[in-house]
Amino acid sequence: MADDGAPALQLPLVLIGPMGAGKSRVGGRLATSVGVPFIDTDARIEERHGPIDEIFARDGEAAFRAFEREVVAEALNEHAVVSLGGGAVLHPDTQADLADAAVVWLTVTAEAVAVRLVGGNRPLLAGGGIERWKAIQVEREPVYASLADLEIDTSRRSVARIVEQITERFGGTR
Ligand SMILES: Nc1ncnc2c1ncn2[C@@H]1O[C@H](COP(=O)(O)OP(=O)(O)O)[C@@H](O)[C@H]1O
Ligand SMILES: O=C(O)C1=C[C@@H](OP(=O)(O)O)[C@@H](O)[C@H](O)C1
Ligand SMILES: [Mg+2]
Repeated sequence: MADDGAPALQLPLVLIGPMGAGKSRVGGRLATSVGVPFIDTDARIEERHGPIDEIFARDGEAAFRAFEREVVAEALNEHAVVSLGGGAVLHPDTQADLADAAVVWLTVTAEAVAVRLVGGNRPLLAGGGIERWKAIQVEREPVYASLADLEIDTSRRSVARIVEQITERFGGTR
């Protein structure tokens, strides 16, 4: 962390990308490494509304997206590393908010992500597996691309190396 009082990273620094790209894991490691707060928007939604799969089952996806937008809007006003859920960028207001943030798009190939999704609890993939993941990824890719300041393929990169690349690009004073 910078010792002159300035944050060691441009903030908010926001991680976007498909399910399993590593947004939550990399965001946590990055925040710890530079000594700034970390917000995982899915974790915040779960604190308020319970497990994500239960929200989907009980209230439906539209309700989840409304909860998500509320949490994302708050998080983007904080000086923190913020890891979004994969679909958060679909909200037009979030797209507008991200114009002012440092945005890192984590990508991953279908081959590499398959093993990462095993045992996960992602309602959008329930019963659809990797084919469903690919279809969602193809549909959202243009949105991720339009918002990103930096793109990092995580398929064959360690979390430590990804953190290093983000810090190299967005480190320093604001
Ligand atoms: N660079 C990486 N290399 C290998 N495995 C990773 C990497 N980044 C994350 N993972 C693993 O992939 C899984 C999904 O990561 P997660 O951070 O939850 O992704 P996301 O938040 O983008 O859905 C976790 O088990 C995590 O430990
Ligand atoms: O892509 C999506 O629409 C979703 C991604 C998930 O987060 P991760 O991308 O962190 O897995 C979570 O928000 C929810 O299951 C919906
Ligand atoms: Mg996540």
